[in-house]
Amino acid sequence: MSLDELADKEQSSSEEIQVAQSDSKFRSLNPGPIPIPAAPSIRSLVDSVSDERVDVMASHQSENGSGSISTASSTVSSLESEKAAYEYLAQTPIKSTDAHLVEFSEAMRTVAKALRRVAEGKAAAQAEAAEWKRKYELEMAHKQQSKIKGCGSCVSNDLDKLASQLTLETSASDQLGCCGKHGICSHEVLQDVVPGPIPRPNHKMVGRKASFKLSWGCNGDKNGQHKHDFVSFEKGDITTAERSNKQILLKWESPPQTVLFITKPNSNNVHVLCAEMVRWLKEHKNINVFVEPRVSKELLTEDSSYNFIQTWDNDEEIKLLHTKVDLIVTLGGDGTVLWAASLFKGPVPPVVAFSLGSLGFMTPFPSEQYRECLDNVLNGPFSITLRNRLQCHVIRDAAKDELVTEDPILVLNEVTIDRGISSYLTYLECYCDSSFVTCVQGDGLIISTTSGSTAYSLAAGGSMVHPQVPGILFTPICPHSLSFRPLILPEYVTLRVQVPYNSRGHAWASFDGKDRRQLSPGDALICSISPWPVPTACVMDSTTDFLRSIQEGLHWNLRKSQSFDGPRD
Ligand SMILES: NC(=O)c1ccc[n+]([C@@H]2O[C@H](COP(=O)([O-])OP(=O)(O)OC[C@H]3O[C@@H](n4cnc5c(N)ncnc54)[C@H](O)[C@@H]3O)[C@@H](O)[C@H]2O)c1
Ligand SMILES: Nc1ncnc2c1ncn2[C@@H]1O[C@H](COP(=O)(O)OP(=O)(O)OP(=O)(O)O)[C@@H](O)[C@H]1O
Repeated sequence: MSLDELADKEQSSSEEIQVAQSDSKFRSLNPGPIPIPAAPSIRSLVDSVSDERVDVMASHQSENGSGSISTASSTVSSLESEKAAYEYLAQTPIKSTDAHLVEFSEAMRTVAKALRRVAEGKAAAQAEAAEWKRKYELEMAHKQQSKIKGCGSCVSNDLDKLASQLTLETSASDQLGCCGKHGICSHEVLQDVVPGPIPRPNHKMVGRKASFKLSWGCNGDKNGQHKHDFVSFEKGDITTAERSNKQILLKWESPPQTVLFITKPNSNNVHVLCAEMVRWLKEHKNINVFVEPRVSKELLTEDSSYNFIQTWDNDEEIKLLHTKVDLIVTLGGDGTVLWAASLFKGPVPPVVAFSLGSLGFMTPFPSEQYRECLDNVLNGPFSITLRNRLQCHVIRDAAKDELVTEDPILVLNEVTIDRGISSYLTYLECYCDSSFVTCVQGDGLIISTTSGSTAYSLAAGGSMVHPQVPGILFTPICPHSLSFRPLILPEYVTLRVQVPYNSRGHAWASFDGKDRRQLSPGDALICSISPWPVPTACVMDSTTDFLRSIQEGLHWNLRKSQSFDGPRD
């Protein structure tokens, strides 16, 4: 129908005008194939036809000087136009076009689902491979320990048993009657009684590594009765028993004899204090001292009487440090604690962190009172915070057949995947175990331990979490989305972050702010909680130290108190 014909009809009948206008409206809405997002529903077409009819009626009647539009006539016209619209739709090809679009979008959805399932399958396989590799490494570490102890016969092939032995293991007496005769539950973690002489660098004497026990105190009472916190299931009811406060106490069973110093470089204060502490430990406590090769050189150049200090020459010797060192003393800031932890790819001896930095979130010990602090720690018992680490595997797409190809990197704070120098958004696909989590589009993503929750993750809007809460933080960096809130996931999950093939650029992973590695499209990063936590000594206890750090270090919720005078209830 042409517009001229429409104009003629408009003169003859208002009803016909409505239909004609509807007709022209439909044509203008649907001039050809319908664009996908704009395909109008039948209801909306009908509504718009009715609206148009009222407009046309109004203009038509006012032209004729007849005044207002009657409600009755508009209702009738509306019904008629609706009928006309349905008739029109029955004749037009819109339906079939819609059907094709629906069919097409469903096919696309099926393809997307299949692709996601493949990716999830791949994630699951890689997570499983990482888990097996972890178990294999545990076995190797155990074998190595057994060799050192001259106890080759105690190697077990049962991987599950081995894994539980190498994590915190309840001693046999605990299993029999949890709290033992005296009502104190001791969980033995390390029995490093070395029967023979240990091969040492520099042929210096190092005593046998001290053994210790851990116990879980109750409400600050260091000798408090340990309460089970297992979930129980009795007569069909599930209940969690009263729990202890989980504060862990370390009690030496034999005196610690060897201390390793890790110090911040290029700081005169640190250097002077280190020299003083090393001498005090040797002369007053008869402690063997290990220092880094750099520090050893510095001390020996200054004064040859430091010839009792020991150090290492190569990475192989670093790998054996945990078998010789009872305690680690760090002098510096949080970065020095991170550095110390990074030297240990397996078990980590307890860390006593002295504060010589600006913030000192993980360095609660005041360096001015080092004698008193070290006395307390060497005598024990003392509270520790068991800080979980994340083990991260970089999986190269180029080596995808080998699944896990590089050694794991252990982080105490976080692994960050960001856009590096690229000016494009990072595009990262994230999976938790084998479930798809989300795509990150923004500056990047932080996967953090709870210890790291007060570091970069905090700056990116993540929550502060007590370091002994068992969880993994999933914090986006400047996400380009209004609804991307940070998550905290349970500690037992395995996360996988993949740079998809259609990513515009590379991504970069960094580990505790160091060791940046490029991730190309197809590469992935797999993270899970490592079985090797970092035990850090507390000044008071884990919670008191944490609260003090957020209050004094970060000035958390600092506000002047409101004065007493003023309006009251
Ligand atoms: N925007 C940011 O806040 C940002 C950016 C990059 C890196 N970082 C953090 O720096 C860490 C590396 O530390 P560094 O000392 O080698 O580098 P650095 O010298 O750049 O110091 C970073 C700051 O973070 C603090 N910090 C480190 N770990 C912390 C923790 N667990 N809780 C509270 N504060 C902590 C340090 O005390 C220091 O003040 C990274 O692991 C990362 O968490 C933060
Ligand atoms: N023993 C070490 N060897 C090499 N580098 C180290 C060592 N200890 C610390 N670092 C590095 O030195 C840098 C600064 O250390 P740290 O954070 O302890 O001091 P800081 O910056 O003065 O403290 P804060 O961050 O609290 O102000 C960190 O990047 C850390 O990785």
